Parts: sequence; C-alpha cells; structure tokens
Amino acid sequence: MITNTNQGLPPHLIRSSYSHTMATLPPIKCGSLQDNKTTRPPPVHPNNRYHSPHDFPALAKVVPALADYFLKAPDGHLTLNFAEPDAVRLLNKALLLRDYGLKHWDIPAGNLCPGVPGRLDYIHVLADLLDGKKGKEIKGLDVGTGASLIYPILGHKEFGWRFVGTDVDDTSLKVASAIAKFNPGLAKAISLRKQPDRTAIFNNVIHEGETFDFTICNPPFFESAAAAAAAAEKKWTKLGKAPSPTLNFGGQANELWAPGGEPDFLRRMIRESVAFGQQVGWFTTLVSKKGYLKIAEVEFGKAGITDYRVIGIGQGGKIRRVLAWRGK
Ligand SMILES: C[S@@+](CC[C@H](N)C(=O)[O-])C[C@H]1O[C@@H](n2cnc3c(N)ncnc32)[C@H](O)[C@@H]1O
Repeated sequence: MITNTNQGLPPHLIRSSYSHTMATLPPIKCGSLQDNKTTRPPPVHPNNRYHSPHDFPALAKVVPALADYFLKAPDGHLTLNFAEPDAVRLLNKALLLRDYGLKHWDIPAGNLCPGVPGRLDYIHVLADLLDGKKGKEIKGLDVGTGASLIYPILGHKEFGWRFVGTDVDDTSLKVASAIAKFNPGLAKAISLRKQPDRTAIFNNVIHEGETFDFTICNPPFFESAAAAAAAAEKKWTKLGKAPSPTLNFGGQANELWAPGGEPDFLRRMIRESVAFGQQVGWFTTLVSKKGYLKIAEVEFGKAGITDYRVIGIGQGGKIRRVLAWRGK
C-alpha cells in the first residue's frame, strides 16, 4: 500500500515496491534477531560468480607477482599462501582486473584488504533486498568505503548501481578516489564524501532531500586505535614480520576502530537511521558477532523500528550476518 509517508519520494524508493521475500538466500530469522541454526546459509550466495576454486596460474597471467606466493598443498594441488596479506591483495587485484575489467586497482601494503568473493556475497544480499533491481537509478551509501572502494566497485560492476562512499580517513579517501579516477566509468558512478565526525554515521553525509535505496557497511570493530594497532601488530608478528613503515600498521589500525567499537557503532547507526527513515530504502550493516544482534534488538525497540531481518552469509565456513532494517 502506498501511504502518505512515500509522498515526494522517487518511484523506486516507494515502500510498496519492495518485496518482503528473500529471493535466494534465507534470512537467519526475521522479526527476532536470534541466530537460528535451522536456516544456516549456503557457503556462497547462489548468484556469486566465485563458486569454483580459483585458477591461480591463469590469475598470475594477469598479475605476475601472484606467482611469488604459490604454494603446493600437502595433496599436491597448487594454492596460494593466504597467510601473506600481500598474496591476498594481489589475488584481489587479479580478480578485479580480469573479472571486472578494472584498469587499475591497488591499496597500500598493510591496509585492510577485502576478499572479493566474500564482499560480493553482501552485494548479492542487497540485490535480493532490492528484488534484483539494476541500473543507475539505484543508489547506495557505503559507510566506511575504505581505500579499496570494494563495495561500490562490485555493486556498480555487477548491477550498474551508483554509490556515495564515505570515510573518516583522508588517506583511504585519497586512494579510493585515485581508483575511481583511473577506471573509466567508476568516477561517474561513485562519489566520495568525508565524514568529519568519527561518531557520526549518516549525519553530515546524507544531504537534505537526498534519497538512497540502501546503505551498506562493514563496520570498524575495535574500540580504540591502540587496540586495533595491537591486533594488527600481533598478526604481523605471528607472520614473522617486524613492524615497519612500509607495512603501515597505522593505516590499517586507523581503518578498524570507532569509539566504543562495533557495538557502539551499531547503536549509533540505528539511532541515527531514525532521522533518515524517509530518505533510505534499506539500512544494512554487517554484524560480526551473534551477541551484537541483541544490542540491535534493544535499539530497534527504543526506536520503534519493527521491520528488520538478519540474513546469513556463509562465506569460508563462517557465518556472517547482514542486518537490514527500514525506517518507520
Ligand atoms: C572495516 S573497514 C571497511 C572498509 C571496506 N568497506 C571493506 O569492507 O573492506 C571500516 C571503514 O570505516 C571507516 N570509518 C570509521 N568510522 C567511520 C564513520 N563514522 N563514518 C564513515 N567511515 C568510518 C574506516 O576508516 C574504515 O575505512
């Protein structure tokens, strides 16, 4: 039913145009945010193009440096040394160049490196929420787009969506902007906005009267820069690498923290979403821990938000959760 609250919205944002059914991926549970083992999601979204193991020699033809990280698995098959962050960065680069036709993509060594297949699952979950709608009239807001610009790239290349990407980090915005600039088509479809306040999510970056079909977010999870730096350092030390400016601990640590960590980020996002309920179709975010769903449920209760759901992503044998809700 089209209600008065839809007045003034562009047709594609009118509430009644959204389906409540999940086309391909079962929600973990709607209406109550407890994980339910009986609706365990499939390991990869059915529409994800990366179902088969990667052909590493073919990818090394695109990015030759990838061959430096080839490993023979105990059963003799060729794999990649995934423990090396640089191997993952080069693999992503090869996938983005070969499969998405990018001319240029790179991020500083040591910066948060997105796994393309996993990030793509979230994009397909969004496509399900939007009933598979494609094209430039669909517009998303990527909160914390990072240096990699990964969600806008995948969303635009897979579905032709337009994006506004936000970030608090100047270096990330600079790198993301260079990626967009060097790839024909991306700069037209993606614009970047600096979030000047680390404690704000939608305030400052959603303009008056502006509408988005969805928001997407892989939130920062540490509660302080020091905690993020310590975790990054531990990881690198485990790999036998000493801290060095080229490994850019600071860069990664800066990407991974928010005041109060992920729980407070989630609380702030839900609280702020109330004021933008008429400007955004679906608010969504990744939730790293099952326990955080309870936090969301409490916030939804306080805000009077009743239309929400959790959608499972089963990437890499681990359950991840996309939390999605709509304003009143
Ligand atoms: C976990 S990273 C995700 C980066 C990228 N989207 C990805 O999935 O690889 C979180 C990002 O959020 C940014 N960030 C932190 N607080 C933010 C805020 N209040 N608004 C926008 N971005 C923020 C960080 O700088 C970082 O780039």
